[in-house]
Amino acid sequence: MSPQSRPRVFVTRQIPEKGLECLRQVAKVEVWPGDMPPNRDELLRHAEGCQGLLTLLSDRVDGELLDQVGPQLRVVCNYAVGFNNIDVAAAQQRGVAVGNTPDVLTDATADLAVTLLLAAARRLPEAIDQVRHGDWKTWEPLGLIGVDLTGKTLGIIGMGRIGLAVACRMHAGWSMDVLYTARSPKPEANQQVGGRHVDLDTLLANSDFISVHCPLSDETRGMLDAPQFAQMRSHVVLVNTARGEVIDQPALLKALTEKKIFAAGLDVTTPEPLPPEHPLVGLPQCVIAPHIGSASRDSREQMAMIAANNIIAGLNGRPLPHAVS
Ligand SMILES: NC(=O)C1=CN([C@@H]2O[C@H](COP(=O)(O)OP(=O)(O)OC[C@H]3O[C@@H](n4cnc5c(N)ncnc54)[C@H](OP(=O)(O)O)[C@@H]3O)[C@@H](O)[C@H]2O)C=CC1
Ligand SMILES: O=CC(=O)O
Repeated sequence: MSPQSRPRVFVTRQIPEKGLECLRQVAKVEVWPGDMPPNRDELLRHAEGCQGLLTLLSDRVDGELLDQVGPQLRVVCNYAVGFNNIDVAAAQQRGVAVGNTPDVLTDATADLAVTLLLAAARRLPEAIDQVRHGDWKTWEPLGLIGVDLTGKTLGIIGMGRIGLAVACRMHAGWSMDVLYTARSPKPEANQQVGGRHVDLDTLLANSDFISVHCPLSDETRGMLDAPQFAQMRSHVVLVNTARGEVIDQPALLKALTEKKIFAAGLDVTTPEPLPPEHPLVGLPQCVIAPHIGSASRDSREQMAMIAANNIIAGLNGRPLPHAVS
């Protein structure tokens, strides 16, 4: 195929070169050069006329964008497993296939959830700040007391790939009992960690640690709000590596400041980035990371390859290896 007749693909951010090389074998690839995402106008302009789009979570893919790109568009792939930024129904109505990059980021994201859980439970940011600011005066019998982990109960909200990987780590490493919610029971969770499928109220009332791993949907938006915080144990450590909007953030702030729960570890917030002056940022019992769940070298390279293969399949009218519906 001559370079002129190749399909056009717009990639909305620099991704690992391996994936781009693969795409360049079959398509004319434009990569957005900025450090910041394209704004809406830039996205609409650069996507127009393309057959393929490789998008990120910050790119809203809706009917307006799909219409502007044009009827030649065949495939959109998110460089992420979550795809709440994409109106999948609108894409399907227009015959556009939608893909994502699951599995290869499961371990990295689970590792980060465990890191946040441990850091929040053992007050690591406060401890590090003491050392950095010269406030470490002596070994204190009553200083920086955290919560214990071994043999406690872990509640997983959304027992999918990442939820199970977190449960396996905490069950094997800290002998935790596991409760979980999901719309349907997951036999593998019972087999691998003795996980018990319960309703949300039971999970909230009986967990010492809660980790959120469900996708953002109409059903899960604001799922943890004031009534749910009221049911949690006062020593609970809450971790969220799913999406910020699953938790009502003002309710979380209130629960933390009023010490209704012990601590939180967040990789996701509303909005992202969270402004540095936001009250959650200054709270010592809230550990916040800048959405780095999948940020390990292997994960990001493999995500790039999966995304490229999804796009190539879509351009060729084949089923995507990793399609969402
Ligand atoms: N921080 C980061 O960088 C990253 C964040 N993520 C986030 O993590 C999420 C999970 O990823 P992954 O584990 O691969 O996805 P999976 O699809 O494997 O797991 C999601 C689980 O959530 C469950 N679920 C869906 N709806 C509900 C609901 N209403 N209540 C309770 N559980 C529900 C599903 O089970 P069922 O259908 O039976 O309900 C499923 O088991 C992604 O959607 C993404 O938002 C992912 C990767 C990196
Ligand atoms: O948030 C990241 C994802 O892969 O989803």
